[in-house]
Amino acid sequence: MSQDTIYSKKLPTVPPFEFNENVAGVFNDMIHRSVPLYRETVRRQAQLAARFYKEGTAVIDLGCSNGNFGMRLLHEMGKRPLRVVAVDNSAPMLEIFQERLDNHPAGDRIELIRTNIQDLAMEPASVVVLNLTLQFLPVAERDALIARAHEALIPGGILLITEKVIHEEKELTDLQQEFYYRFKGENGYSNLEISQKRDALENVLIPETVETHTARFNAAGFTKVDIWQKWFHFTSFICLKDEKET
Ligand SMILES: Nc1ncnc2c1ncn2[C@@H]1O[C@H](C[S@+](CC[C@H]([NH3+])C(=O)[O-])CC(=O)[O-])[C@@H](O)[C@H]1O
Ligand SMILES: O=C(O)C(=O)Cc1ccccc1
Repeated sequence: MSQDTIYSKKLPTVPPFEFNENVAGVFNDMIHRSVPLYRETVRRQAQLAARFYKEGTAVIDLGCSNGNFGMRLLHEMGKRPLRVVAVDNSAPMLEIFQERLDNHPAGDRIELIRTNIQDLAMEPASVVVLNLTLQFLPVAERDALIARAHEALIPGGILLITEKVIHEEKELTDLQQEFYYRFKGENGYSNLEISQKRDALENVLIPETVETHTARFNAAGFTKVDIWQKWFHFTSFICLKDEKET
């Protein structure tokens, strides 16, 4: 996979960030250098998915990109039966995912669907994954999506969600940002790359606070919610649908 140099030269104007062919071509390099604990996040989510998966239901991966979670889940499940529905609206991302599946002996266990996740009719699921994707949806559409994920889950099922969050206290958001940009610098991004990417993501990636997310999970019906991993901005939640619910 090629190196992410998308923002390395000074651009006359920085266009809004999109998941186009250029981004898809360097996605693994970009995500590993831009998201702290990314490998750990995906690996642990795949283990959680394997732990909670029930035969006869689906794992639904919303915003699957090039398939890192799906490929890891195939590995975790081994010979156990599995059905995954993986959804993204970026054709170049799904092309790369499909190629990976075509080269895997159990690749037909994952069905790729190209659509907006807001338009997906969700089948009964024991696991819904929403990794670094809710943050790209218009804020007004987020409640409905989480409510539909809750509806699709069987009792005892889980929603796994990772988001870039901000803090209610500006001072602590500033600290998150300072250490995040330090992390990017340590991973070889220049100050120009960091600042042009920040401009590209303005009004595209809209982070919310832990409190806002938690209130939304509760409103959707999730009463059991935990943060199982947090690194400054980057927060991974597990939301458990109560066994007693229908
Ligand atoms: N409305 C939408 N409908 C469908 N897809 C969308 C939409 N909005 C954005 N996407 C898709 O959501 C993905 C977000 S990346 C997820 C990483 C992955 N989960 C991972 O764990 O590797 C996050 C990141 O790169 O920071 C992209 O592939 C978009 O095309
Ligand atoms: O928030 C940022 O500054 C990022 O770079 C996160 C990110 C990572 C990969 C694709 C889009 C955004």
